[in-house]
Amino acid sequence: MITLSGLRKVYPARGGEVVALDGIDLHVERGRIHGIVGESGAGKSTLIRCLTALERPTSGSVVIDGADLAALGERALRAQRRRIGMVFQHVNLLEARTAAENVAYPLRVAKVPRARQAERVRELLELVGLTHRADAYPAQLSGGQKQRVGIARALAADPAVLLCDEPTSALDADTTRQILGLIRDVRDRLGLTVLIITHEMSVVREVCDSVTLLEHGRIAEHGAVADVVADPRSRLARALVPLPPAGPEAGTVDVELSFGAGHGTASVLATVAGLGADVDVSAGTIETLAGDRVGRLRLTVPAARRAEVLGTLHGAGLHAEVA
Ligand SMILES: Nc1ncnc2c1ncn2[C@@H]1O[C@H](COP(=O)(O)OP(=O)(O)OP(=O)(O)O)[C@@H](O)[C@H]1O
Repeated sequence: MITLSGLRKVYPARGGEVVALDGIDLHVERGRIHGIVGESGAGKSTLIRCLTALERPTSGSVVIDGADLAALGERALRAQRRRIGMVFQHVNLLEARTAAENVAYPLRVAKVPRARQAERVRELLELVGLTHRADAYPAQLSGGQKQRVGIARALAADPAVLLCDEPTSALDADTTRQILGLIRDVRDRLGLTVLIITHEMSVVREVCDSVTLLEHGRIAEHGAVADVVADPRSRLARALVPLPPAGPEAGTVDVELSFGAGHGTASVLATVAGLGADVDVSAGTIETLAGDRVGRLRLTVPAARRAEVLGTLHGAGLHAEVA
């Protein structure tokens, strides 16, 4: 479980200061996968550094797995860091060591007895599907396999939390899907809490239960993925479930309709069909995100029926507004 309260980080800068994080409140439940998205400079790296205690917050608190990082002494902090596994974009494996030796490395540092090390490395390589490559050197592994070694290494000390910093940015689409599948799988098996920093909406769509949009060090949007998509004002929704661009035809208005968990697709479509033959669906996207069916539709509505159509859609509990 991760809880950030009033997290603020200010860096001194020439001629003033840079507020990198400006009062972040965030709670990620145990066993959830949470995505943090935001443009370059939004504060994502600073957030990761505060979560790993590489950076001390200017104010506010970071609580990971029940421990307030600011309240820990050096020794306790080192122990707590082991409760946090890190997965990076560039895996940084020891080139002269095999996959198995790379996974064993944090266990050696933690002075785990040799026999237990070997057993644990076997378990971890099996978990990430790399038993057959245990003796391969990094140069002999594909990008996806290297990332699997990176994930196994991050899990070696049995962490409660996995922080992933752009874990798939260096990978192609197929390998990305496999690595995200693996992250979901280890979350399911080990009950980990996972935070993924990413600039890829596909990562959020594929694997996240909830998402935060950071902007200038603040939370601009936040929520369960299905709820964010169902919010017609959400910019994240437009990025997550995009509709093709269009302009309204003369005498009509475009009404955008979004729905999330709790609305069956068939009942939404039945409501739309009930609006009458002069209301057309000009674009639509329906997907399953975080296990919920979510969707957005663009309707072409005669301008004269605008208020009545919006009234009917709202009456059916749907989010709808003129685009
Ligand atoms: N050590 C530092 N000293 C001064 N300013 C910093 C420092 N680290 C980050 N900043 C500033 O804090 C703000 C947030 O930076 P941060 O690196 O956290 O953003 P980011 O979202 O990770 O960006 P990117 O995706 O490009 O890595 C930026 O304005 C950056 O210039």
